This record gives sequence, structure tokens and C-alpha cells, in this order.
Amino acid sequence: MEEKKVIRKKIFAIRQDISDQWVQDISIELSKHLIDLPVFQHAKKVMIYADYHHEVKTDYIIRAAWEAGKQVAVPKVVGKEMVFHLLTDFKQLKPGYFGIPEPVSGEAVCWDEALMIMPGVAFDRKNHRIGYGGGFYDRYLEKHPGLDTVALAFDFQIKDQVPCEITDICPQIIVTETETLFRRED
Ligand SMILES: Nc1nc2c(c(=O)[nH]1)N(C=O)[C@@H](CNc1ccc(C(=O)N[C@@H](CCC(=O)O)C(=O)O)cc1)CN2
Ligand SMILES: Nc1ncnc2c1ncn2[C@@H]1O[C@H](COP(=O)(O)OP(=O)(O)OP(=O)(O)O)[C@@H](O)[C@H]1O
Repeated sequence: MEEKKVIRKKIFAIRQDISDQWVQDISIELSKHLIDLPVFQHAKKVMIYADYHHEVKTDYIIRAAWEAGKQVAVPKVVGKEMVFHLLTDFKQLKPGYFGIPEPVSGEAVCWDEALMIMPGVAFDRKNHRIGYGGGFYDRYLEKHPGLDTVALAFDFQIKDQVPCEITDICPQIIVTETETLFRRED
């Protein structure tokens, strides 16, 4: 199996090559699949990342959540942890940790029941996930085990197998532009 850092390098190379237009179009297609899921429809609170560097874009989902009357919160890195802040306007986001858009205002929230929409670098069909390597989501989800978890990925981010460590937390669902992968309990 390829090592995490090799996989990250390959995915970053692809992410650099794709056009802004492609990312925009495919992100909207994929967002519509997410919005149709019962777990999104039923959620009253949505925790979601603010995308950067050709991750799946999340603005369409955030707008859909606001329009449906849901509360939305986005993460800010503080030391080794993420703190989620209520987002009511995109103007609250400014480049922060590694240039990632982060909230500069908005009440900090700590929700135990909500839908967590996660980013990731690569996944496999057992819903194993690798991110940038900070362990931020693994640590957060360990402390908030009641959250529903959905990850967003383009098809090119789904590999045959990605390495998995004991502390890695696998999203319950992964949504791509062509498939929705449900984690099997085993
Ligand atoms: N949009 C978004 N926000 C997010 C995350 C994410 O994956 N995506 N995170 C998920 O954890 C957290 C931030 N985690 C991060 C962890 C490490 C690096 C980092 O080391 N970046 C370097 C090197 C990347 C590399 O090439 O390995 C960089 O961007 O230059 C960035 C973010 C919280 N917010
Ligand atoms: N629950 C945890 N408690 C303490 N340390 C953890 C926990 N989960 C992960 N870590 C540590 O965080 C570091 C990075 O983990 P990993 O490579 O899995 O990050 P990642 O999932 O790719 O990143 P991210 O979640 O930020 O997108 C590892 O050294 C790992 O041991």
C-alpha cells in the first residue's frame, strides 16, 4: 500500500492541474447529491469546512443550509484543536492557518448533535480517510462521538486502499460526483 505522504503528493498534483471551472461545476453537482441525503435534510446544525486549494467547494451547501434555516459553523485552528464558529455571512471568513479561510468573528459553538461535513485528501471504499496530517478531525470527532459525519471528495480522491491508523476516524458517508459510499460496520 502507498504511504500517506506519497498519496498526498499525488492528489495535490492532480488538484493543481484541474481548472477552477471544473472544481466549481463538479462541486455543485456533488453538493446536490449531499443536499438530497436524509442526514442533510434532517440536520438542524451543520459544521462544515471553508474550502481552499481545489478542495470540493462548500459555498453552495452553506447557502442551501442557510436557506433551509439550518445553523452553520466553520472551523478555526487554535493550537492543536479546531474551534467552530457560527457563520452567518461569507464576509466573516479571512485567510488564516496555512491560508485556509477561517472565521474572524461569530460565536464559538460546541455542538454534540450536528452534521459534520469533512474535507480530506484521499479515501478508500471502506471509508478510510487521510487528511493533511494534522489529525484535527480525528481529535475533534473522538471528543464529539454523537456527530453524523459526511466527507466530500472528487472521484480522483478515491483510491483502492489508503493506510489507516487506530486513531483515524472514518466518515459514515463519502459523497463524490458519481457515488455515495456508506461505511459498513465491521
Ligand atoms: N478547508 C479546510 N479547512 C481545514 C482543514 C482542511 O483539511 N480543509 N483541516 C483539516 O485538518 C484543518 C486544518 N488542517 C491542516 C493541517 C495541515 C496543513 C498543512 O500542513 N498545510 C501545508 C502543507 C500541506 C502539504 O503539502 O502537506 C500547506 O498548505 O502548505 C494545513 C491544514 C482545519 N481546517
Ligand atoms: N484522537 C487522537 N488523539 C491524539 N492524537 C491523535 C488523534 N488522532 C490523530 N492523532 C495524531 O495526529 C497526527 C496526524 O494524524 P493523521 O495523519 O491521521 O491526520 P489526518 O487525518 O491526515 O489529518 P486531518 O484530520 O487534520 O485532516 C498523528 O500523529 C496522530 O497520531
